[in-house]
Amino acid sequence: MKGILYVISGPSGVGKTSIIEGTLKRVRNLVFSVSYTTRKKRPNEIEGKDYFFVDESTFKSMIERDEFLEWAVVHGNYYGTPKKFVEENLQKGFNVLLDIDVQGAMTVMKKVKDAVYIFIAPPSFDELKQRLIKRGTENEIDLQRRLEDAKKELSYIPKFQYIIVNVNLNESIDQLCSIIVAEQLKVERFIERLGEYRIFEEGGKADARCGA
Ligand SMILES: Nc1ncnc2c1ncn2[C@@H]1O[C@H](COP(=O)(O)OP(=O)(O)OP(=O)(O)O)[C@@H](O)[C@H]1O
Ligand SMILES: Nc1nc2c(ncn2[C@@H]2O[C@H](COP(=O)(O)O)[C@@H](O)[C@H]2O)c(=O)[nH]1
Repeated sequence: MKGILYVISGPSGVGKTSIIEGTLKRVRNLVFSVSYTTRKKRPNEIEGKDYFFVDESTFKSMIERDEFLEWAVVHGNYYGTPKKFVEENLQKGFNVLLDIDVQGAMTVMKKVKDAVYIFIAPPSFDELKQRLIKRGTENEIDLQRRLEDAKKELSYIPKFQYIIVNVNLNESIDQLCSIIVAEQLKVERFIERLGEYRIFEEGGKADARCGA
């Protein structure tokens, strides 16, 4: 059985991490792919949970060894998705969630045709700015850079299949859970798993459970 790849993108500070954390608590059979980055670790971040923090030469060696499903320079740092983790988990039948920028999403779109692409948008540019200021993780220069990048990132919305406007966090979590479950219930995906659906066998019963 093959799992589904869910790709979440959106500007910095829109609430992707918050929505993903809430969703992971509610949806079973769903795993989050922890990225590699050269960005400096924030005080509250945990190695291996938030990111694998590496230096630039380590990251570049990983690029040369083709260890990334995708990688990009985002807001001045390298970020990449570990190919082995994603492939192994999909193969085992787990659904995998990526939190990556729009450049990375475009790369994955070329490689993984049946992935699900979801854009998280802010209610307004001012609200995005306030969330970043309130989070307090960036200095003034980095904050301005992220806000500038946000304008370009929003122009990618038409390339995505779903959009969640993150006004209320709980509602956004509900919406992401709904998308995840709806995708699992698509007949075209179910047909791929028909071998596991044993209702027609003597004494057999349906095993077409979805993740939520
Ligand atoms: N719906 C919401 N309303 C108000 N604040 C929110 C909402 N969703 C998230 N936040 C807050 O906004 C800030 C940014 O959220 P978060 O860190 O999840 O964003 P992000 O998209 O993952 O950012 P980045 O791309 O930089 O990792 C956090 O302080 C979070 O608590
Ligand atoms: N292309 C990729 N982008 C990634 C990856 N992991 C995270 N990101 C994106 O980076 C920005 C900034 O994140 P922050 O933690 O420094 O605030 C954010 O938009 C993420 O979506 C990745 O593996 N590839």
